Order: sequence, then C-alpha cells, then structure tokens
Amino acid sequence: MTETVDAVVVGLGPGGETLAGELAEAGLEVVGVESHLVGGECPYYGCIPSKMLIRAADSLAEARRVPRLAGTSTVSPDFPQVAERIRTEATTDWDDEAAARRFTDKGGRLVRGRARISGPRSVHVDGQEFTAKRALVLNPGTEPAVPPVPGLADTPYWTNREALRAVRAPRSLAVLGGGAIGLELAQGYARFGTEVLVVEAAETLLPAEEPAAGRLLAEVLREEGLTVRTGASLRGVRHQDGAFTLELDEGAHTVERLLVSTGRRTDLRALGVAELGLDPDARGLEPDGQLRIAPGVWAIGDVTGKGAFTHISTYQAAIATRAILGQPGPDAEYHAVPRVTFTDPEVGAVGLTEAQARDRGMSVRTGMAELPESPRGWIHGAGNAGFVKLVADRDTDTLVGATSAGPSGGEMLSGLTVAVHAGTPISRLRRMILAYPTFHRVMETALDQLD
Ligand SMILES: Cc1cc2nc3c(=O)[nH]c(=O)nc-3n(C[C@H](O)[C@H](O)[C@H](O)COP(=O)(O)OP(=O)(O)OC[C@H]3O[C@@H](n4cnc5c(N)ncnc54)[C@H](O)[C@@H]3O)c2cc1C
Ligand SMILES: NC(=O)c1ccc[n+]([C@@H]2O[C@H](COP(=O)([O-])OP(=O)(O)OC[C@H]3O[C@@H](n4cnc5c(N)ncnc54)[C@H](O)[C@@H]3O)[C@@H](O)[C@H]2O)c1
Repeated sequence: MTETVDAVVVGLGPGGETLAGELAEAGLEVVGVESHLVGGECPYYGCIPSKMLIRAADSLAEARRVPRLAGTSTVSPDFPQVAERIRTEATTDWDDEAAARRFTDKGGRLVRGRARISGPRSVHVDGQEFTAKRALVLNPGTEPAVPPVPGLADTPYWTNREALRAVRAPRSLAVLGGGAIGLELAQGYARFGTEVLVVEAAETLLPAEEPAAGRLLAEVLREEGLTVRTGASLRGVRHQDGAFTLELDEGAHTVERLLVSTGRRTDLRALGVAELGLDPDARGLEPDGQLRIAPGVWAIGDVTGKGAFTHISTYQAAIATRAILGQPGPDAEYHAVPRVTFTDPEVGAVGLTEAQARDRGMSVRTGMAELPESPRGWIHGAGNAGFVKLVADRDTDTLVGATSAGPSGGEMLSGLTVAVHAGTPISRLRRMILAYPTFHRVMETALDQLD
C-alpha cells in the first residue's frame, strides 16, 4: 500500500532541508526522509564544527605571532574547550531536534529511515512506500571514499565525523589525503599541539586548485612543524596496541590516530537509481539545468558533482524548488563556482584554474601578485603569506578564474567572484578603484601582470 503525497525529498542535507521546507510552506504535502540528522553533514560533521575548530586554532596561531609583532605571549592550547563548544553550540550534542522542528513547523512531514527508490516517483522506507505526485527529490549527499589500502579497512581510522567529535587532541595524527578536509583538520589539530603527518598522493597539496596554492600550503604547514609528503603512497596499515603503523615509501611511521580524507562517494546502487533507468555504478547524478534527472525527479547537492559545497546544494535547491512549483526561471550556471579552503592562509578560488582553462582550448593569459609585496601584506607582517592569481580568456577579454590565497583569502574572493560571474571586461576592471590599503587591492597588481 503506497501513500501518495505531492513531494518526497530523500536526504535532508542543506539543500534538501531548504527545498522540502519551502515546498511545504508553499502548501504542498511534503515527506522528507532522513536516515541520520536533519541538516546533513555540514552542521554536524562538516562546515560548521570544522570552522569552529579552525577559528580556535587560528586564535592560537595569532597569539603565537605576538612576539613578532607586539610583545610576548604564552599560549596554552586546551582542545577540550573547543570540543565542548562544538558539542554544545554547533551541534547540540549531535541532536537534530531543532532542525526537525524547523521543517515540521513549516508543515513538512519527517520520516526517519533510509529510503530506496522503488518506482519512477516512489520510495520504500522501512516497509512504508511513498509516491510523489509532483516531485521526487534526491539529496543523498556523500560519505567518505576509503581507498583500498591493505589493512586499512580493519583499523579504527577516523573520518571527518570522528575527527570532529573528538574530545581531546591526539599526540600524533596521520592525515591521508591533502585536500580540503585533510588540510583544514591537519592544521587545526597541529595548532593544538598534535604532531601531524600529511600523506598526499598527488604532486601538490589541494591538487584540484592552482599548483601555486598547494605549494604555498606545503611551505606554510612545514614551517608550522607538520610533516608533508606529496606524491606519496600508503602501502599498508596496521593497528596494534592503540597505534597505527603506516607503511610509506620511505619506511614505517607510527601514529596515535589516522584520518582518512581521500574524497567522497555516493552509493547510487543502494539508493536504487536503477529503478529510474540510471547507471547505479556512475559517480553521481547528472541533472539538466533545472536539476531534473528524470520526469518528475530532481537531484541536488554533492551527488550532482557540480562542487561538493553547501552553497552549491542550496543554490540548486532554490532552482529545483522553483521548477517544482512550476515557476519559470534560468538554468543553473557553474562557470563561477566559488570555494574556500579555510586553512591559514585561506585559499579562495572561483571558476577555472589555468590548467582547466588550457584544457578547454582557451587562449589563456595569467597574472600573479604576491601578497607580502603589497602594502597591506607588508604591514600585516607575520602570517602574510598569499597571492592572487588571475586566469583570463584572451578572446573574450574576461576573467574565467581566480585564486586568492592569504589571511583573508576567502573574503578577498568576493570581488573576483563578481568579476568572473558577470564576465566583466578586463579593461573595465582595470578602471575600478580599490580601497587602500586592503588585501584585495592586490588584484590591481595581478591585473597589471596579465601577460
Ligand atoms: C569536514 C567537512 C568540512 C566541510 N566544510 C565545508 C565548508 O566550509 N563550506 C562548504 O560549502 N562545504 C563544506 N563541506 C561540504 C558540505 O558539508 C556539503 O557540500 C554539504 O553538506 C552539502 O551536501 P548535500 O546537501 O549534498 O548533502 P549532505 O549534507 O551530505 O546530506 C545528505 C543527507 O542525506 C541523508 N541520506 C543519504 N541517503 C539517504 C537515504 N537513502 N535515505 C534517507 N536519507 C539519506 C544523509 O543522512 C544526510 O543527512 C564540508 C564537508 C566536510 C565533510
Ligand atoms: N572549505 C570547504 O568548502 C570544504 C572543506 C572540506 C570539504 N569540502 C568539500 O568536501 C569534499 C571532500 O573533501 P576531501 O578532502 O575528502 O576530498 P578532496 O577530493 O578535496 O581531497 C582528497 C585528496 O585525497 C587525495 N587522495 C586520494 N586518494 C589518496 C590516497 N590513496 N593516498 C593519499 N592521498 C589520496 C587526493 O589526491 C586529494 O588531494 C571537497 O572536495 C569539498 O568539495 C569543502
């Protein structure tokens, strides 16, 4: 016996929760199915607790810079203090009651359990079946992709979840994967006194971004005392007597904890996408401009492969909500996707890297300016590492990508995002007045450097 409603939303991550709530507020009968916590990865194990840890760790780093700028300082890190702030303020002890109420107060019906697609617009949840008259929306998010390293599966390794629920900082930590999750947490823990080793398979850290960003982070992290191995492979892992032994190219390395942060995956087979005629072995779901993947079926969030970021999930949710409500509107655009890795220096980036632009056959010009050489960077002194790199398309005379690394790299990104998003001609950008002495003023130098 199936229950028929207007819309069924599978997974209440940032996008799914927003969309489900808005459809309910618009008067639709909405069932939201969530197998874990309403709100998804971001508020409980992702963006928010990790940034809370980083905020605390950055305050320690700033205090350690006092001797180079202002006098003397004594820093005594207390990890339990930030762990408690994450538990009580960020996650309310990993309890989603408030988020669940936020949805049900809008008129939505929350069904707890794991959904599996059972028909063109139907799902099974623990013996119940729901069929959507108007829309089935898939927002299943991702889970850690764990590489097939011999021995790894049998060890009590950490993923982002355990790393952000920890109540004390381990003495030593190996981080497998030097991408966004790995680097943010590696630096965060190191600043609390953990001895950290980062093992990255690619030749540079943060390999999806400009190589200059990865090189800069490797340099800064090494200066802070972390050990960084790039182009490295983990051949095997053992766990014995409370310690992990890692077999690396250069020999064995023993640590108290191991964090696996080597990317993410979605189990489309378990979700049952074959019922929709889609490939269950695909890496993700490929929606059209209105986020549709089949008649009456939408997909939003990390599973669409357009950038695993909360702002992409909620951006897509807004477009899909409108489409489901039958309101016309523009297709999703991805030429100016911004992202920020919240290391110190922060690495902000938007649009294409130089390599991506060249791969697309563009006639590329680049401009680069170093932050320490700018007035504000020089004034800032300790902790001023960073740069702005611009990637321009010679044919259209517009920026197609930019990277802003520095103490406020994420904030510096906003002007660059506007430029790439709007396709502002470079000749027009060159006539812009930028406040003195800001970090973002370095954009002017980078524009002058466009070869
Ligand atoms: C450590 C970390 C830090 C991050 N930091 C940032 C950041 O600073 N900024 C940023 O923009 N992004 C960040 N992200 C990424 C961000 O968390 C995700 O992009 C964001 O959560 C959006 O994901 P989503 O909407 O696709 O789904 P998710 O948040 O993954 O939620 C999906 C939900 O679906 C549920 N679900 C899955 N399958 C089913 C099913 N079959 N039935 C019922 N329920 C199901 C899950 O339980 C989950 O609650 C970070 C991620 C991590 C791990
Ligand atoms: N600040 C943010 O916005 C933020 C923060 C954290 C995560 N995220 C999102 O979550 C996604 C997932 O993060 P992630 O860091 O897990 O993935 P990622 O893809 O960003 O990085 C994974 C890294 O692991 C490396 N790797 C893969 N297999 C390896 C192996 N066997 N040995 C050593 N290295 C290996 C990859 O080369 C890559 O550098 C990110 O891509 C991002 O979209 C965003």
